[in-house]
Amino acid sequence: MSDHYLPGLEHVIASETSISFLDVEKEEIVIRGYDLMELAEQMTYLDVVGLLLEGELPNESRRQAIESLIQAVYGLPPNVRAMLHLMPDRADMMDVLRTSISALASFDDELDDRSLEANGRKALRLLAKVPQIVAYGYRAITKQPLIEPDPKLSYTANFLYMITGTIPSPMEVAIFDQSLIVYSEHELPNSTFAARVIASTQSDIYGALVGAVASLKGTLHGGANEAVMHMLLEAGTEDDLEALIRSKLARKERIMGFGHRVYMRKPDPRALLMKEALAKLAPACNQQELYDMCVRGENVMRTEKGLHPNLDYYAAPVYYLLGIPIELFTPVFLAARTVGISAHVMEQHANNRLFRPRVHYTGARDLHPPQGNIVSESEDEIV
Ligand SMILES: CC(=O)SCCNC(=O)CCNC(=O)[C@H](O)C(C)(C)COP(=O)(O)OP(=O)(O)OC[C@H]1O[C@@H](n2cnc3c(N)ncnc32)[C@H](O)[C@@H]1OP(=O)(O)O
Ligand SMILES: O=C([O-])CC(=O)C(=O)O
Repeated sequence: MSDHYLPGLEHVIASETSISFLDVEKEEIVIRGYDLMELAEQMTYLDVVGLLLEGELPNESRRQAIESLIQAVYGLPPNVRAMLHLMPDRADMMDVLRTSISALASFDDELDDRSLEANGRKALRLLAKVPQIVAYGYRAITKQPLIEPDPKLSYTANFLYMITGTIPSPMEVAIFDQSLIVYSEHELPNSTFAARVIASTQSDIYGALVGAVASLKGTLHGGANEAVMHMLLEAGTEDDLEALIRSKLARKERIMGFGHRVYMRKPDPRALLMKEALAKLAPACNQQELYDMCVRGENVMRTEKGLHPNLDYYAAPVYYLLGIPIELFTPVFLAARTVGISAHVMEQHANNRLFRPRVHYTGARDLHPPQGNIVSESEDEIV
């Protein structure tokens, strides 16, 4: 047994996969052989769904078939809808998501079928229902009417429409679609690892996704996009953001949206793409100041800490300008990542070995319980 302990499993190869790989040297995120940035610039989210779940980019008719399969299973069981209305209005939306996905499992007739085909069908059902939980959950706890999907709208347009209640413009749909692509899959982050660990016991895809939701909620992972937006709003102006970042750094606080376990000293290519999206969206929304503020923050962090923004830093202001409530930034990330996590669960189930690592034990040894405290079995009294 190797006694080599790496805290946080840094650099440890924990899995084999043909789904994706972060090639940090070449600054490329490889998704089943394709560069994620090229996919984001040239394809749609549903193309990437096909690629991740079926192993190859779908042609036009397959892409349409995937969209129809998803549309056919839109809708939440009435009990799950009712449950959303029972959540307290202070509920964190990631907790709402975790609870609702868990509840959905019991309504799936194929829950215990772990074949590739059944898992693929369940993944499509989750892709239909998770965005609805995100949108309905928020509307239920904020006492707003739920918005049913519009069959005339695309998958991506519908997702945004169910959240905001406004039919998005083509530019908004294109930017939101790009954000879903860049969030769709990213090798083995904490949440995907959690899902694979759960799946490796032969547990089901819903349970694995529930575990991933719990992981993604944390601010060191998906929760960072919401924290970024709170920081930008707290600052309000370029100068105040610079002052806020400097004061946080002086107090040795972490600045959300910067740094990354794998990239750390290199740029996250996805952040660059979202920065371009923000550059288009901000002037169109009369919010150039928001873009300038983000760029100033980026520059301060590069100079002061040598750290680059990660995806969450630029996705946050993009979602804000798309009219998405801040409480939904991390749930939207999870909805986009549902496909990547599903692909990993399918791969784990198809070629499984139970995850069960060992520890580097730092506790005491050779202690013994004190004599004279032993319960006598026959007399049931202390002897
Ligand atoms: C889509 C995503 O989920 S991307 C990640 C989103 N999360 C965030 O944006 C949260 C902010 N970032 C961080 O906390 C970290 O960079 C993480 C959690 C992402 C990666 O952490 P790790 O790989 O464990 O690196 P670690 O925490 O050891 O940091 C290394 C050094 O960089 C510093 N550092 C890392 N990130 C930051 C940051 N955001 N702000 C300030 N300092 C930072 C640490 O203080 C540490 O400095 P030290 O060596 O002087 O103590
Ligand atoms: O890869 C990671 O550790 C976190 C991340 O950027 C993601 O999940 O998109």
